[in-house]
Amino acid sequence: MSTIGNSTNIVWHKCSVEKCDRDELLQQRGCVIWVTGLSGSGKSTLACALGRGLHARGKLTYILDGDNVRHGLNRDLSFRAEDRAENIRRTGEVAKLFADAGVICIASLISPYRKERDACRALLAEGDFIEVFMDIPLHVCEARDPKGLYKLARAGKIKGFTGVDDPYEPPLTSEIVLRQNQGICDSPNDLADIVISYLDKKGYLKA
Ligand SMILES: Nc1ncnc2c1ncn2[C@@H]1O[C@H](COP(=O)(O)OS(=O)(=O)O)[C@@H](OP(=O)(O)O)[C@H]1O
Ligand SMILES: Nc1ncnc2c1ncn2[C@@H]1O[C@H](COP(=O)(O)OP(=O)(O)O)[C@@H](O)[C@H]1O
Repeated sequence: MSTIGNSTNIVWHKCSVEKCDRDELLQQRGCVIWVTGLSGSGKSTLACALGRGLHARGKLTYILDGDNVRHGLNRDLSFRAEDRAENIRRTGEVAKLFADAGVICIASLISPYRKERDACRALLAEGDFIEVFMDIPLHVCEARDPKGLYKLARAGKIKGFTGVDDPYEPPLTSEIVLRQNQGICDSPNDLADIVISYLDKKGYLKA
């Protein structure tokens, strides 16, 4: 019997069908691709391109997009620091379940804090958490501003906007860093291909 958080007297129940069996069934290795970066850096676009690219190769993926998860599971959370931390924690736990199911789970959320991202990494087996840093400068994200949120933040109409008046801690040791070349960003499909090549090389696209 053990105590986990606020749950007392709980025992882990093991089943004879395990992750390796599901991986075998799906002919892939369940893992988490964690896409982090500023608003407007291209996280959701990359996640979709990656989902499409892997689907076309017969691989099962699922996207946990920050915006979307905040429509349901995380609808009770705001953008203050403790709620962002909880947003990251919950998304990390859900991503872990997807990976355990054998799915290639693509989590795309700003996830501005290094400590919380690293805590999500620690939930997975070595190698199974693949951090992708969208290293796109703030001024580029701000110029894109597809939702007009930077404009509102600069006008003081949104308080605590990441990169404007709220922190973003860039990763120090991401598996993959995607950045502009001479001021030009590769197309979303080209960026997705970089990630797919990584997965292929590391053996995640076969059981
Ligand atoms: N204050 C503030 N700061 C940053 N972003 C804001 C804020 N308020 C709303 N939004 C919109 O919410 C999206 C980010 O949600 P996330 O769950 O990814 O954020 S976090 O990881 O909890 O920091 C983010 O979506 P993306 O642009 O896709 O990143 C914004 O559209
Ligand atoms: N590789 C790319 N090159 C150029 N523009 C891009 C690229 N990826 C995304 N964009 C554009 O940048 C904007 C923000 O992309 P989005 O995926 O919504 O970012 P995020 O999810 O990080 O907020 C959109 O207008 C999108 O079309």
